[in-house]
Amino acid sequence: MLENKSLHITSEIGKLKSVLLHRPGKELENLTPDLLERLLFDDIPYLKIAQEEHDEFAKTLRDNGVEVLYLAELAAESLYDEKIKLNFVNQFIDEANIESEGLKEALGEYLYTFSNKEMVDKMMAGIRKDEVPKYKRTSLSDMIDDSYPFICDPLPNLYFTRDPAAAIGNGVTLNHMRTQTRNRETIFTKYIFEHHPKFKDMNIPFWYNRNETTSLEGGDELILNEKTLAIGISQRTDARSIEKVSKKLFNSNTNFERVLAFHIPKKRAFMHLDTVFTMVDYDKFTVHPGIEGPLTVYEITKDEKSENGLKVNKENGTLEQILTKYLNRKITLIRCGGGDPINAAREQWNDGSNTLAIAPGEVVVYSRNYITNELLDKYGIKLHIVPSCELSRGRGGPRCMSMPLIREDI
Ligand SMILES: NC(=[NH2+])NCCC[C@H](N)C(=O)O
Repeated sequence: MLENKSLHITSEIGKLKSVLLHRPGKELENLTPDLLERLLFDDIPYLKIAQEEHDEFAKTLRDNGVEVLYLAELAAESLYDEKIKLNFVNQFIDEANIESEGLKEALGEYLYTFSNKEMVDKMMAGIRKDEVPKYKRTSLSDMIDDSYPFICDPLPNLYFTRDPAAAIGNGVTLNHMRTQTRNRETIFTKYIFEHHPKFKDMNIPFWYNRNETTSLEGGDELILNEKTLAIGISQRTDARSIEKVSKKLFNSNTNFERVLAFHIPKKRAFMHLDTVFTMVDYDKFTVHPGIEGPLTVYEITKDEKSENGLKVNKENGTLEQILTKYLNRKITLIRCGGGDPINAAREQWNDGSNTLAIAPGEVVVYSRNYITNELLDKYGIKLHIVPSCELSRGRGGPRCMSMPLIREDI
């Protein structure tokens, strides 16, 4: 499906044709209570069930005509050339936070003993000190660090493929993530979009790059229509990054002419814009009641006369007023948990307002958010319900677990 085409995303809801997923792997089994907070997890999922749930998610997509591509496979297939592979391995090691040169070398040698796919899986899973044969504790710091089991930490958030990169129009934002643990994920995405045979001849424009210094995460990037993008100024995304993306987009061959920057609270329950609202139909959104406002939204448009090429217009209003104005139609907000304070808080925590639209009015949702799901059904939204006992422990839902590559225009 991707063959001979370009990336194409001009909405949140157009019929989904092709998507990038990551099947959770050993990285989840390398989580321990001590690591959870730093690695942005709240609990340790049971891998076997998490994989079964994820397979069900992928099957739901395939059964509905979506091409499913997997991150680890694409990453391995991107290393067909020795030079590309060497650069990739070096970059991975450079960013793994290893001080000692000897250790870096030992790790490099160890990685080269595997096939490309096994090597990528290892990099994702995390590598323990005791599995690297030439690892010797000679420096003071290595001796002192001894109780820490890993040379490179696991990357448990990889199954949230939405965040490290996001397709917008025919390009991608290759993101600079807020935290080191997630920034390491973007190395895989970089090599895929730059080198994988499916992508390398597409000349994909990068609207953002991982070597930027301010952060931007895909969960904050919502494509309201072919002209309008919403981006959260959030716990994960800086206002400065939004200016940079806006400038790139306004000077591109896409139709984007407006970015709405939503200022949302910097707290974990609101971590990204897509944890508090997602689009389910032309005129319907599911929302966390806490985001209904009044809100402050900054409308960014192109202005050749201004110093940085942008004009910013500050707006106050409720979410409904703002969406009605910019989408130019009457909007219905469907409240997570029906708006009941307890049900809303619980279901939103389990990503009840994080739906993945596979067509207008048709979404993938987690089974556990049954109150929100009943409500969506009442509003005429077609639901594809996927199991969610283990996947939800990573604090991300169907939208977070998918990076759409091609959607039909609406
Ligand atoms: N687009 C999203 N809402 N992604 C959710 C990511 C969850 C992940 N544990 C993190 O904290 O980064």
